[in-house]
Amino acid sequence: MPVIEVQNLRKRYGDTVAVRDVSFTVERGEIFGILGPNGAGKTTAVECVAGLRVPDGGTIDVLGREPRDRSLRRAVGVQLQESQLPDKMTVQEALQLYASFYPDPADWRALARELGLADQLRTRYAKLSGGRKQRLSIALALIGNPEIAVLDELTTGLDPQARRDTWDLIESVRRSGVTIVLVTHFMEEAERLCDRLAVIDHGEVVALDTPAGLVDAVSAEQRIWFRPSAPLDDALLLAAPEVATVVRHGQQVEVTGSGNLLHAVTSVLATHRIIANDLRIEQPGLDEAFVRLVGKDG
Ligand SMILES: Nc1ncnc2c1ncn2[C@@H]1O[C@H](COP(=O)(O)OP(=O)(O)OP(=O)(O)O)[C@@H](O)[C@H]1O
Repeated sequence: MPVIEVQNLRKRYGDTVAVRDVSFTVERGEIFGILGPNGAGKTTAVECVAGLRVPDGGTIDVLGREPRDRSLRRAVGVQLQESQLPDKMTVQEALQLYASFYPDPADWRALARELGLADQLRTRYAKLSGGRKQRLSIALALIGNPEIAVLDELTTGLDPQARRDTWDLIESVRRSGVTIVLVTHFMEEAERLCDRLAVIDHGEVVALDTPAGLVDAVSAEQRIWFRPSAPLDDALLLAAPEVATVVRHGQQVEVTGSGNLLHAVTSVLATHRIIANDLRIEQPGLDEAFVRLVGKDG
């Protein structure tokens, strides 16, 4: 039973169509990723889901209700891009203020401990590191004990260690039963955290699958590089049904194809007593899948 169902969502700002046609469902307890290049419409789509913007078309159902239903204010916690708090507000004041918005908030002291903010309670917002600011904004998204947390560009601007710490944190939030919608443009983050992903480009969903499924869908084409130990006629390689193209880069040969391409190429070489020096195989990852799905400008 999905907790979020979005169908044919449409949203424009004046002449700009931010979301053209977006549909997806999010199942309870999963981490659902929304991935896409800048300006693809990700933030607009999740703001509609969070009830912060009114769509121009399509339907959104969150826990069986319309996103702007007041009863969802507590059920959906939102951490939006660049959430800014007053510079002078301390961590404790922010947590207490946000807790006061909810009838039955989480214990803010416990939340601060879980998020590694316990020793920063008196620190003013302006003095927090980027990583601590992110932790605080996640804490504020979770303070109402939500069933669903919407996290937008959670780790943008963080150093690699702070990013990894944040990922661990998100996994522990998920283990506590919260469903997470995560907007990101980091491939590694999507691959590591998300159960399923919608790839959005120009306001439309161009793919929706598990990270591994997305990679499989585009990895039919493989690529092998090597330097032959003796002259090699391209036609010998092209005769193998697995081989699609052969391109020369100086002494390097680049072969693309599908199926058991490596076996096909090494068989041809063995037959002609040629050794493949510096053999490399390129396996497309999510990065490559993303580029192919959204085009080179992604
Ligand atoms: N408040 C607004 N008024 C006018 N245009 C907007 C507004 N917010 C977003 N847009 C435009 O709508 C399109 C989609 O923006 P959106 O922020 O939803 O994309 P995004 O995928 O979240 O991008 P990013 O990764 O850069 O945050 C962009 O062309 C953007 O310039």
